[in-house]
Parts: sequence; C-alpha cells; structure tokens
Amino acid sequence: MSTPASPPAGQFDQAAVAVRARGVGKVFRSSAGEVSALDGIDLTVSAGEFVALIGPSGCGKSTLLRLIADLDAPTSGELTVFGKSPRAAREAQDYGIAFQQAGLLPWRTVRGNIELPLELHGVGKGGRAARSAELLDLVGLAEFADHFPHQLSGGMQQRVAIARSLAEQPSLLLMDEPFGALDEMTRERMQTELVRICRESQAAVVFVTHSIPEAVFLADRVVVMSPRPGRISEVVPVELARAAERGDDLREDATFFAAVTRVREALHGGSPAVGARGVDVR
Ligand SMILES: Nc1ncnc2c1ncn2[C@@H]1O[C@H](COP(=O)(O)OP(=O)(O)OP(=O)(O)O)[C@@H](O)[C@H]1O
Repeated sequence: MSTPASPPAGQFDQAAVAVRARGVGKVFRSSAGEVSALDGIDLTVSAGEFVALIGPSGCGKSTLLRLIADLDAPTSGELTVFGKSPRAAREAQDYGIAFQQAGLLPWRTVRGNIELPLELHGVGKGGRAARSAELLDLVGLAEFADHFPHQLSGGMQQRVAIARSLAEQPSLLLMDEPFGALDEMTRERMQTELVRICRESQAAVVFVTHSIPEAVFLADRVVVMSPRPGRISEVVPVELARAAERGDDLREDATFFAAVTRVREALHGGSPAVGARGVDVR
C-alpha cells in the first residue's frame, strides 16, 4: 500500500513547505539519444522534515537533488523551494549542499574552507571566525582548523564539507550520499551527529542514500523510487521519535526493524528475496 508523498498533517509546519515538486520530469538529450531520468515526480517536503531518497542505481535520485539545487532544470512539471524557483532559492542561500565528494579547496585550510561561503557573501572577519569555531566544534575538528584537506582522512574531509554546508544556517540541506565513502563506525557517528544537527538547526533535509538502515535511521519519511524513468513507488513513514524520547538505542528498536523491512519490501516489489541493484540492505 502506498502512502501519499506528503507528511502526515500536523506533524510539520504545513505553512512552510521546503520543496514542492508537481509532475516533475527530466529527459536528457544527447547525440546518442534520449534518456528519461525522471517522470511525474510529486513530492512535498515540509520545513524541518527529513526525507531520504532511495532506489536502484540510475533511478534518478541524484538528478532530482540536482534539480532542487538548480544545478539542472526539469523538462516538465513544477518545482519550488520555499515557494520560489530553485534559482531564486539558490540566490537567497536557502540551502546548503553536501555531496559524496567533499569538494574542498586544497589550498585552503579546514577553517578557510568552512568560512568560504561566508566570505563570498560578505560576512566580516569576526563573524566568520565565530561561526567557523562553532562548526569546527560541532563536527569535532577544532584541533584540525589549520590543517589542509590532504592532511585529513576521507571521513574528516566529509565532516569539513558538512560544516561548510551548514555555515549559512540554511533552512534546507541537500545531501547526496555524503557518508558513502566513510567506514561503518564513522558513518554511524556522523548519522547520529546529523540527526542532532538537524534537530538543533530545524533544517529540512533531502538525503540520497543507497543504504536502507541509513535512510530509516535518519528520515521522517523514506521515498522509494523505481528504475528508469525514475518514479516514486512508495513513501514509507518512519516513527522513531517515540523510541528516541524513551532514550532507547534506535538501531536496536523494533520500530527501526519494522521500517527497514517495509522499505526493503517496497524496493523489491514485495519480494524480500530479490535484490535491487545498487541498494545496500545491511
Ligand atoms: N548529464 C546527463 N546526461 C545524460 N544522462 C544522464 C545525465 N545525468 C544522469 N543521466 C542519466 O539519468 C539517469 C539517472 O541518473 P542519476 O545519477 O540521477 O541516478 P541515481 O539514482 O542517482 O544513480 P546512482 O544510485 O547510481 O547514483 C541515469 O540513467 C543516468 O545515466
């Protein structure tokens, strides 16, 4: 049974919609022909809501994120970010971006990388220093402020990229497999950190992942996509909030396992035995 691609009424601030997609489609055209990457995507992400996108390799997850981030344009349908066009939202610095490749500037220190967006937008030296110190603490890299990216591990570089994406206190974070290259221990720590950061910053998040447990641990709703052309096949709500209030270990909670099973079944069309290409079920 599929769930509507909008959050349950009353759960989030309905007045403020972070992302609204109506019939969004994307066709890539080249000399080799056409590729229909997305078709008829209807999705509403409320302010403060965490939505994970999961689906087989090539189903259009990154494309959808890139459309929201104004890195590409839809070929059909309507897409708004906080009620504006993606371009206007980008200009208003409504969102921060963190992708799998940390994308740090090698000639800048960790602090310099984190401060870059603030510098570009004219924040003074004192303001930049205060914010970067706060973010360095948040991602546990205060001791590495004066190091250069090549002196850090992959996980540390990714933490710098996340700190940079948060520099301007965006209302929306767009994340494409930001923890994909991390070892399992660092990854779990970063997931826990991200949940805390989102709670504190009240930012909405659209998060692309290949990992079902990661999607379930992080998200309020998991959007399951089907192969090309990418469509939303099911939206699985996750209700770990009550377990969190009890202070339980969410990864050991029955609600967690139930949601993992639902997402797995949605991906495999009700047949848990069949694997979906490119999805990590661990
Ligand atoms: N610039 C492009 N030109 C042509 N085709 C493209 C382009 N970008 C993406 N595609 C195609 O669109 C489809 C969706 O790609 P996309 O990267 O969004 O998938 P994905 O779900 O993020 O995949 P993965 O999980 O493997 O990262 C793929 O078939 C891909 O080949």
